Amino acid sequence: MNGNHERGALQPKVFEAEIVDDEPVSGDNRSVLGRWWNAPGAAHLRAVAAYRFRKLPRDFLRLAWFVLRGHGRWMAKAWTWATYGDLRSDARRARVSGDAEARRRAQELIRADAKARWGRLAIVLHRVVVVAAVVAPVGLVLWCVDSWMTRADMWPWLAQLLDLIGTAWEVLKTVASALLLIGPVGWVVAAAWEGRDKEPGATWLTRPDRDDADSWIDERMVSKALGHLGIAPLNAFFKNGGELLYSVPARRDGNGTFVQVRLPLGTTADMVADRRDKLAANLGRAKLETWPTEGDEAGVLDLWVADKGALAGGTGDWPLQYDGQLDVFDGVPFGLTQRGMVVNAPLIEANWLIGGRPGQGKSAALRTLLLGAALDPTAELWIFVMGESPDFDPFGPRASRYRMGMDDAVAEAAVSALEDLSTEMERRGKVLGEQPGRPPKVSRKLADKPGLGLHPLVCAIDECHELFQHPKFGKRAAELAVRVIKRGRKYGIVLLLATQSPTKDSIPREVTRNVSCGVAFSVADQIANDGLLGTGKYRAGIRATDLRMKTDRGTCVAVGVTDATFDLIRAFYVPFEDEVDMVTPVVERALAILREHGREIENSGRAAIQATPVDPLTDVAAVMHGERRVPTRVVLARLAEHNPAEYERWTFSDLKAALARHGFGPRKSGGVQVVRAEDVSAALSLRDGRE
Ligand SMILES: Nc1ncnc2c1ncn2[C@@H]1O[C@H](COP(=O)(O)OP(=O)(O)OP(=O)(O)O)[C@@H](O)[C@H]1O
Repeated sequence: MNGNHERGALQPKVFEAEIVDDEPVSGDNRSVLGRWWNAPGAAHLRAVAAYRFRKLPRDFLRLAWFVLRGHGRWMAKAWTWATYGDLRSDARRARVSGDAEARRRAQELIRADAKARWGRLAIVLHRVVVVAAVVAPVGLVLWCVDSWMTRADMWPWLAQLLDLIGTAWEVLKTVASALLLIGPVGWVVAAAWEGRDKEPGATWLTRPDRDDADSWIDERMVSKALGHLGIAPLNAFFKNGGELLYSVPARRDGNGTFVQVRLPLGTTADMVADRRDKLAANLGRAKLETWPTEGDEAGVLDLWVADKGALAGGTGDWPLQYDGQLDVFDGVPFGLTQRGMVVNAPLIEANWLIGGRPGQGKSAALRTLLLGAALDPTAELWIFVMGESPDFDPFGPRASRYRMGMDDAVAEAAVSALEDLSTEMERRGKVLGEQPGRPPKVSRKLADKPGLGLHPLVCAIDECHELFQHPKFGKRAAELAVRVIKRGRKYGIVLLLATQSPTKDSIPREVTRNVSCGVAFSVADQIANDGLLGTGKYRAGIRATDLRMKTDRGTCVAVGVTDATFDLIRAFYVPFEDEVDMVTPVVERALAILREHGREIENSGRAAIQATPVDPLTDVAAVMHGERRVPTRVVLARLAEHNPAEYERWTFSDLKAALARHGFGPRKSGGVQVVRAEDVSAALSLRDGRE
């Protein structure tokens, strides 16, 4: 049935084509006309022409109204110009607001403007008089000569000059008569242009470069859309003839339009954000294309509206997919903002928490960040996947530590990695302190010095909630992660966390509070939203709850990644699925770059032990602070402060054993155990002598 039906529908077309083909190709007018008449676009053209014809009287009236209104506007402008209307209104406003200084300035400006205007007029008049005074007598003499003498009797040059003047006069007359004909037409066109509708729909004529000419956003549209949200104070404001104040008028911002509005009394930005659906519908946009958020104050609305369909396209390839290496200090290309700009995501001095519902692109985003890090030959990678997932397998050869799985051994390895990061932080702190000028943080220059071990260290934990909720290791992991996040920043140590479950039970509060970059793919509720992006973000309209599962896969709301309050980012995707693996080639390239630079894969665990082995004797000497006798209790406290990772858990017996290795021990003095400075220095000189 269906097949027959489809065939039937096609028949007329086939028939037409046959007839046309059978016509002799002889330039027969009727056949050409017929062909044109039946051409696919012609029907549409005919319909448009007929429609415009029907609308002709209305269009004519409208045009007449434009001309009339144009004159009105000109008159208003002329009046404003002549009476300094704009400056006077400034002065009036200043008087109303009691700003005496502004009022004085405006009045001075009026006076200065008036003076300048009369001055200009005087100059023009003066020039006219001077020109007339020169030209008029010469003209009069020439006219008299031309009237009394024949050209043949004149000097030839005078006759030529008079001919020339005659020709110029004729040309002037012709041009003037043409202008008299064209002038009024031009005048009417200009008046119609001036009086044109400045509402959207007509103004597209002035902005032909815009793709979305039929749907662009301006203040009037925004006001209209806001006036139809059903917010009582806003409605009352508009009903009383109020006009919204646009602190930033509609302006092009990336692939969309941005406006900033001061809302009237009784209305806050979050009231508007709560009605985002309606606002989007009123503006003729999809919800995801409409972003009302709180500005600097609760009563200031920042509204960004994407061009129609601008967010639908893909991001294209990851910029480093096929070529190039990277400096993590410059950031990693992560995605495209709603404004269509590439986001260079910060890694150094940053920590990331990436979350969202399953299958929305968390692991892919984490992979992109790690791929970027891998392409920096100085960066060291540690990767822990707290679940059975091959998502990060390709990184195996490039990562110094890579563990994946559900079992306790992986959790234990992750905790011990966090312990090591904590120790490494202390070591790096010490190394930094020993550098000339005691730099406050690791710089590219310091990271490049091979002996120091201050290179970037990026540790990623996927499905981190599994670790933080682990019955045995969870508490310690949380403690350590918070420490690394708070203090690793300065030392080039970066923690990247990804999770499906960003609640307060699964991710420690201190982690969510302290990470600098929060990324939320589609999330289910306000709790998850604020868990990833920060408290109060949902209320402020920054909502990943509006991202749709599947449809908006790969799109996330990010806070802290750029300087903007938030960004809607379409993350780059480096495919890693059943049959396509574009991650491995990048990792292989990263390994080749390492070889090219003659570097090995860094391992800070080893470096820590090799670079600066802990030396208790030197440390004890350091904490004596030049005193002759220091109680062991004080020595232990100072040691713990000096290097907490090493000495925090030391007891009296640890200290005693360490000193015994150098042939001395604590002594009793005044009833307490003390360490004597002379014993320490004797042991040091003995050891140094032996060395
Ligand atoms: N940026 C992106 N652009 C396009 N598609 C993407 C993007 N990120 C992920 N995807 C698609 O989504 C799928 C799931 O991605 P991914 O494994 O990163 O999700 P996830 O959030 O980590 O899931 P899970 O929580 O189950 O680990 C990918 O296989 C890919 O097809």
